[in-house]
Amino acid sequence: MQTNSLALHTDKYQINMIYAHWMNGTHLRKAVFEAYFRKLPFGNGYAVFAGLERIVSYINNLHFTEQDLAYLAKQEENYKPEFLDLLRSFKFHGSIHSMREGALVFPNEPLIRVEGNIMETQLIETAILNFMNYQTLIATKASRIKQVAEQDVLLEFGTRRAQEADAAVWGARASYISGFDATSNMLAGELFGIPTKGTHAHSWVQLFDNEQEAFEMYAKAMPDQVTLLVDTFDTLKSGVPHAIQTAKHLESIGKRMVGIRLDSGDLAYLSIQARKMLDEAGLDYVKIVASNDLDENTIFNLKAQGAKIDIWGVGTQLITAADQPALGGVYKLVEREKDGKMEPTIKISGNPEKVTTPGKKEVYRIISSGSNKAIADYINLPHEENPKAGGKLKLINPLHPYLQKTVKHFNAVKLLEPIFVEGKLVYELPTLEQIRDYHKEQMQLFWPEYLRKLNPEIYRVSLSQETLDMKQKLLEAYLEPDLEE
Ligand SMILES: Nc1ncnc2c1ncn2[C@@H]1O[C@H](COP(=O)(O)OP(=O)(O)OP(=O)(O)O)[C@@H](O)[C@H]1O
Ligand SMILES: O=P(O)(O)OC[C@H]1O[C@H](OP(=O)(O)OP(=O)(O)O)[C@H](O)[C@@H]1O
Ligand SMILES: O=C(O)c1cccnc1
Repeated sequence: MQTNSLALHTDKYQINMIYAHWMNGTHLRKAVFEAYFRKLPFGNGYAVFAGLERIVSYINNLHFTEQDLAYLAKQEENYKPEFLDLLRSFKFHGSIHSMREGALVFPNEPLIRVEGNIMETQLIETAILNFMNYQTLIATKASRIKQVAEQDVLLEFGTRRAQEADAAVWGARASYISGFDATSNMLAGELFGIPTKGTHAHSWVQLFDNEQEAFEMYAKAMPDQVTLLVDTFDTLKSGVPHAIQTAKHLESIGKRMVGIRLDSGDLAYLSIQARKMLDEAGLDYVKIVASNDLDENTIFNLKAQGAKIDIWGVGTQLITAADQPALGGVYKLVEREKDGKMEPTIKISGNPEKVTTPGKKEVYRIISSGSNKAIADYINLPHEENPKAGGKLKLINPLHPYLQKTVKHFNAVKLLEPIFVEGKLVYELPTLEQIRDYHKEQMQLFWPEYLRKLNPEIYRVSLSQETLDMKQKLLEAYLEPDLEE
């Protein structure tokens, strides 16, 4: 069964709720939802927002095909044919605001805001979270790896171990946003223009009777792009000497070998020895590539051990976000229409961190005018005055409001950009290179203490006094009946 439609890429409960609203006559009431996460992944100090491009294409193409409708007609919920007729002409007519891809983002701030009727805002929850959660997770993991690799070249090698095709392709793109230099995935290269790189596998060597012959044949086929995998039999006794011989042969025809790849054993020791052997043979230009279950911790350790590795191939640990395979982003209702008017709504929980912040909100990045570094993110309600450059701003910790700080001399940058306005795409999608550059700028906006990989400082996300007051008021309104018992 083939399908290009993503309208049913949603949870059944969304369709059930939409149906029940339709039966009730409430499906066209207005609603505002916000997507955010509560906890940063990997113990990191920030996340890298990604997924918007996929969301835009999903919204643009969102419609129910006859195949989708026929499938819905078969459900045991017995959706009425008139409901299916309504879905037949469905289009997203709502508005979406979002962070830009590549932005550094933090817990409990809206990353995406969706406004529209209940039907359209509810339907898209699942897909939006699916795209945002995965791509943001991988971009964040990639950013941690980029921080330790610094100026070394990073290659994304994960496709074979990724959770299926979409994860491989969009994961490659997310990694590129955060500073990876290339991917091995050719489809990601074709779709997004990401540079592609490849060496060869052990099978190439095993298919020949001897390693030297394997290397020579490979070099003959593509003399300008030769990187040889040297660990099939014995890295230092056979692989590196054979690679040196091939490099010498290439020199004799005026070519330079690109590199060798180490894929097993003690990568620190082997890279140091291999570097020595290459240098002694006059091949200081030949790069050393390493792979084998690498992540930010192994790379950090290998560098601390003085490993002579120029290029890191990173697969499984990155593409599966192995140490934390999900970002727990949520999509919560913050305003609803009642009697023709919008009103804030709250979700209460015994866990204070899970109580939602009611009302449609804006997010500002407060940047010190002296240092040009970010001080905090500030959340307020759209009708409130924008934080003004030159003014004073009180930053209140939302969970512990007695923790406050007043800042002066700052600039405030509004972070949520209009993407769709009443169904119309108003956002010009940036190129992937522009997204990468924006991400680089974002990294420079933060002091290193927020960026470090281990035990980073917690960046402040503050609520305006009015937002806090409204939250308190709604909390009290809901809690009052219990108090009277
Ligand atoms: N010097 C080192 N310091 C820290 N970690 C290392 C060092 N050298 C290699 N590693 C890492 O240790 C792990 C080694 O895994 P493993 O024992 O499976 O590899 P191997 O001995 O090369 O065997 P295989 O051939 O099955 O890959 C990998 O994650 C690798 O990146
Ligand atoms: O280790 P990762 O970070 O996941 O990087 C990708 C791995 O995929 C390949 O191994 P594989 O054993 O699949 O194939 P090979 O025969 O080419 O080594 C490659 O040699 C890397 O080790
Ligand atoms: O090109 C490579 O060396 C490569 C590609 C994918 C996975 N492992 C290695």
